[in-house]
Amino acid sequence: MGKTVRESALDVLLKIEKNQAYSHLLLNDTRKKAGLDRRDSALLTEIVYGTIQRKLTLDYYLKPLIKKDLAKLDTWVLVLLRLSIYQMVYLDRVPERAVVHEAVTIAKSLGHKGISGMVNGVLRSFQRTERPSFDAIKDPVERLSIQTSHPSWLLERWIKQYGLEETEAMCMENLTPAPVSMRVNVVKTSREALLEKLVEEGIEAKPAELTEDGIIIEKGAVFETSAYLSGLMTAQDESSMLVARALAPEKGMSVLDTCAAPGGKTTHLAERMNNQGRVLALDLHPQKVKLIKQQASRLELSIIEAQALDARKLVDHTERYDRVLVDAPCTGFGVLKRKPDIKWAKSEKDVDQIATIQKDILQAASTCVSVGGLLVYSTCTVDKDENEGTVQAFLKENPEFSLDASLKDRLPKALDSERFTDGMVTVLPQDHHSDGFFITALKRNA
Ligand SMILES: C[S@@+](CC[C@H](N)C(=O)[O-])C[C@H]1O[C@@H](n2cnc3c(N)ncnc32)[C@H](O)[C@@H]1O
Repeated sequence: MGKTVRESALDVLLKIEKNQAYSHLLLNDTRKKAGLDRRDSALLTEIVYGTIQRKLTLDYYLKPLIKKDLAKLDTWVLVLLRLSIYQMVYLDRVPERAVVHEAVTIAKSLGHKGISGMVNGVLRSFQRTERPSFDAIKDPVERLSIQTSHPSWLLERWIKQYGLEETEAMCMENLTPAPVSMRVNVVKTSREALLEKLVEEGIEAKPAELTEDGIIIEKGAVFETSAYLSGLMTAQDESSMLVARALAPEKGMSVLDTCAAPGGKTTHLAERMNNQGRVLALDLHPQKVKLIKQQASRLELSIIEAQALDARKLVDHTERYDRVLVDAPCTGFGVLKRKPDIKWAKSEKDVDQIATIQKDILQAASTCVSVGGLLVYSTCTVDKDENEGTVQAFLKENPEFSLDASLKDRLPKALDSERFTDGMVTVLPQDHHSDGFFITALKRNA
């Protein structure tokens, strides 16, 4: 017999806890192996992501119920307790009795009798007793950290960079579900025609507010529709959709996308060029280059050529391009809503390391920009060292580039003017419920 949803959730969470493996890859693998149907797959995803997302809050609830230090518990016992409490607090549709029963059954099959008794006792006490209040935590950073489950070091960085109010709003927003947004393939259809087709296929969808090519899916299995399978759309967050507009590629231009996999922005660029011109898409990892090719083929975008290359080697590349995009590898602190494991996997050291790589990629990519051409640097992080810091360091070394203040005219009016500084813009997750994102446009003048 295959594993139950909760057994599978425990397996995935333990692997993430021990190996810092990526949750979405593990989840895909587990879903397939356990043969879960759509409903159970959704429950598995919810339990896994929810337990990761709320880790510090769950531990705060557990602490008064456990005699020893939480860190001294066997990891599997702690994770089993966390995922059970997560369901009891946040999932209305699962009866608490069933949660306790299943946790005890799992504990029996994995441990000795004493442990299943302890799990039973802790969960039953949790049902009976009032949850501890966050007001009892005096230190405001610690309170925000536990209430919204973000590591304190990250909050301290954000508070320094954005102030307490924005940080609180960002943390609260990170706990809300991420919208399912799709980008219309304008080479093949229009937003209106696609919306009509989706209604015919039983999908509830509406136009996105921020981006003109965007659609928000409200209900339905959109990836199984013939509209999706025939290449009329691509899954993409609305903030990501702003990047192609910032780069403003035109029909017939030559475009270089230096960090391109899985091809979300590459394909958007080709769509905006009406599939006329040339887009060279690079990525460090050959296995990821395949994903770019698959997307280009599904969307029938023939102008995309994909290759594996370390963008830092572009200094040796002789060709020049009208438009160059560096959608850089980053910590991903803007997408915690979708990938909560990032909060626990990354450290301050990672910010410094990744900022060095970003600077090197940006420097090498800049050598490929034609005079008069545009270079866009974007990330899905909100950390100012990776964003403004990287761009300012680049500008200091490269006086032939300047910030392109007309970036603002190319982006939707709905973006708050306060989020712009010259040719740079930051979208925070709380602004439009889309990913936290940073975009800069740089012009090569000589
Ligand atoms: C933010 S993701 C790109 C997302 C992509 N632009 C999209 O919209 O689908 C960053 C990518 O950079 C790639 N990467 C990391 N280091 C690189 C390097 N030195 N040269 C080229 N690509 C690199 C990673 O493999 C990853 O696919």
